[in-house]
Amino acid sequence: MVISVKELDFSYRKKPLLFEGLQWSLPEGSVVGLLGKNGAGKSTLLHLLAGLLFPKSGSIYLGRHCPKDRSPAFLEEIFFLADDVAYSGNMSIGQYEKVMGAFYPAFDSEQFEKILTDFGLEKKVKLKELSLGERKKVFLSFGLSTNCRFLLFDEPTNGLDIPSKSVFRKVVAGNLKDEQTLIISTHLVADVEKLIDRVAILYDGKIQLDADLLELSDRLLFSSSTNLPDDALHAEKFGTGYQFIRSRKEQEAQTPINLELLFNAVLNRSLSSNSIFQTQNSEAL
Ligand SMILES: Nc1ncnc2c1ncn2[C@@H]1O[C@H](COP(=O)(O)OP(=O)(O)OP(=O)(O)O)[C@@H](O)[C@H]1O
Repeated sequence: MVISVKELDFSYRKKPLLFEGLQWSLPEGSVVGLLGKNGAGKSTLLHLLAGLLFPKSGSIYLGRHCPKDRSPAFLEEIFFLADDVAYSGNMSIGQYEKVMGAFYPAFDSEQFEKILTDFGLEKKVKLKELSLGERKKVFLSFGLSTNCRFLLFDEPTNGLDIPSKSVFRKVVAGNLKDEQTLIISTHLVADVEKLIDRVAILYDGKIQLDADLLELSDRLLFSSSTNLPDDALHAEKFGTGYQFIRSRKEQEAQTPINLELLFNAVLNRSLSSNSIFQTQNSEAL
């Protein structure tokens, strides 16, 4: 596993524990949607992975790096896109690239120019003269062009208009290499669902569900009906009927994953990694 978090405890000063015994591991090359309610701790977890906050106890590894050491070798391999992209300096996009690109050995200037063009931006413009959404596009383009092994994007679509969100999906999908691992934290499920191959749901201080989407569609069936099925693992009123999740039988066709329903099921404690995959393990025994 390229990212491994074990028994992580964390709290802000004079506050109760936000994470308690949090476990999480990710295979190399994952594109993960990190979902959670407001205040669940998504940003905090990304800051811990980036080494910008330190665990109270437990361990975090990204590859062979312990983020809190902030070693130069680690900093060359990680790019963190913060939710807040305020900028008060006087640099143009091109000047910013010259100064900051030097910190990333695999930075690709042509790639940067191409992604900026996809977003309709030019290098000569000053960063402080851009709107919040435009600045987000610049830092997103820069982040993708660093070609870092680890990319952490905190709410990357915040502030983007509807057409830009589809450019966002296109440029992210078109610029990732197989060995790069990307974590996108969001509470806007629709913005990432076509992009991710894995989902992690953070709730109540822990990653309650972490799964590959292919494995999930293998295990679970998402559907709707007028009556509530007896074997539903989770169901919600939907129009005059219900939408629900139940275990998928082997002979049944797979259905698209309804991430919003899955999210609600996890928050409702109807589903978790344990409940979905333990059954599989006990069947295999
Ligand atoms: N610097 C800080 N000092 C103290 N408490 C903080 C600090 N930053 C965040 N918190 C608290 O920690 C909790 C988690 O915050 P965090 O920003 O990580 O959540 P989030 O899941 O990213 O939320 P959102 O979806 O609203 O961005 C919240 O209760 C927040 O008030």
